[in-house]
Amino acid sequence: MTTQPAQLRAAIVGSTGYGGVELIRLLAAHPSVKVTSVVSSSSAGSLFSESFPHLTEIVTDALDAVDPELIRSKADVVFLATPHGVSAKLAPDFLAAGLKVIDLSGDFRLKDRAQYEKWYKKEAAGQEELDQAVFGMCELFGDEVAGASFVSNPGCFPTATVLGLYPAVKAGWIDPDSIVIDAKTGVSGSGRGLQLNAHFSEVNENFKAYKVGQHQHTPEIEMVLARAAGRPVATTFTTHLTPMTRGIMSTMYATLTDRSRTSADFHELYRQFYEGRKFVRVRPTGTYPATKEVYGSNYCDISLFADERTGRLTVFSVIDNLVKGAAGQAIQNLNLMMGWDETLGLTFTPVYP
Ligand SMILES: NC(=O)C1=CN([C@@H]2O[C@H](COP(=O)(O)OP(=O)(O)OC[C@H]3O[C@@H](n4cnc5c(N)ncnc54)[C@H](OP(=O)(O)O)[C@@H]3O)[C@@H](O)[C@H]2O)C=CC1
Ligand SMILES: CC(=O)N[C@@H](CCC(=O)OP(=O)(O)O)C(=O)O
Repeated sequence: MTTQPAQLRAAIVGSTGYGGVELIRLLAAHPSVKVTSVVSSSSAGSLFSESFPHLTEIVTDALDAVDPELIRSKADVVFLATPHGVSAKLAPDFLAAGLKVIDLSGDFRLKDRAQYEKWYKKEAAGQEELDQAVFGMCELFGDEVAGASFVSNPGCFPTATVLGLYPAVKAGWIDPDSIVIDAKTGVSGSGRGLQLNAHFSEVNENFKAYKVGQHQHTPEIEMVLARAAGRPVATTFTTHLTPMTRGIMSTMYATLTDRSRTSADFHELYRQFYEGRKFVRVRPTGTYPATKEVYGSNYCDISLFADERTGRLTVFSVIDNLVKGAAGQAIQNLNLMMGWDETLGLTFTPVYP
């Protein structure tokens, strides 16, 4: 007789959204976690696989209602894959019920309530929960995540962008005030809900900038870069919608503080900084990553080009928004919270082509 190892029981609120469904896909392959509750605010009682036939015979449960006590009886950890503003209202009840909480929304990332309300145009979460939530940028703040019971998962653009800039800012090799971030995203970043800007004919064969000067990820990026620089940082951050389903590419420009530093110097700086961090791949000098090279995986691929002619650095950073930018990093955070190897259940390769 074989004995089954104890598994952590997980509930997913917002399980019917893109982030929730991606959590289900990834957790199905996690050796130490079992999804025991899929939760919906609008379809409780109906069979999950009726709405998601690709999960037939994989998820056989009916959807649970958003009921912290019910979920407490079925799970040890809850992922909130819920919209901004909703997570802020739900998290306190799940924390009070004694569950570990990992929130995928932006509600607990910024610690300043006024700053959140300015950028998200919603009422901020309570200060007590904001102070409790650890900002889970795994490769940078993994030590703070270890043992935490409440983690705020970073945004998709901040993950690609900050992992691409942090080592250079921290080393003082680029001027933080000169940073320009040109970011591109696939459409799944806007979620499963119907929106005009996500219609096929709006997106297909189109490429457009959006939320210029107003993107809610701007203060999150600047919050982390300020930690690297040791002082406030202001960036130019522009997002573009591209006709792909998944993927983010952040192309970033900054002025070198010493223009004699070469691409090879930067490569070595980054290689050492991310040594032992399996999910950041610093690509060989002279090669530039593509979104398809990380598609469906938890990798963030980075490459660097220092141009002695202009005295500027260009950084390229790509992720899959639904994996490293959302569900994958959330599971990486769970692994760190539990004291497990951060790669547990996440070592699948990118899907190619
Ligand atoms: N898509 C992406 O690439 C990324 C998303 N995120 C963040 O993750 C979160 C989820 O995003 P995503 O999956 O794309 O969004 P979706 O819009 O696809 O899904 C959100 C889900 O939340 C549920 N929901 C809505 N209102 C409530 C409520 N009041 N109570 C409980 N559940 C509710 C809905 O399901 P139901 O009606 O069944 O309850 C819905 O399916 C968001 O905060 C988003 O910003 C973060 C990084 C990347
Ligand atoms: C295409 C698209 O609309 N993308 C979203 C990404 C936001 C997101 O996914 O949510 P988080 O803020 O929780 O990271 C946007 O730009 O607002």
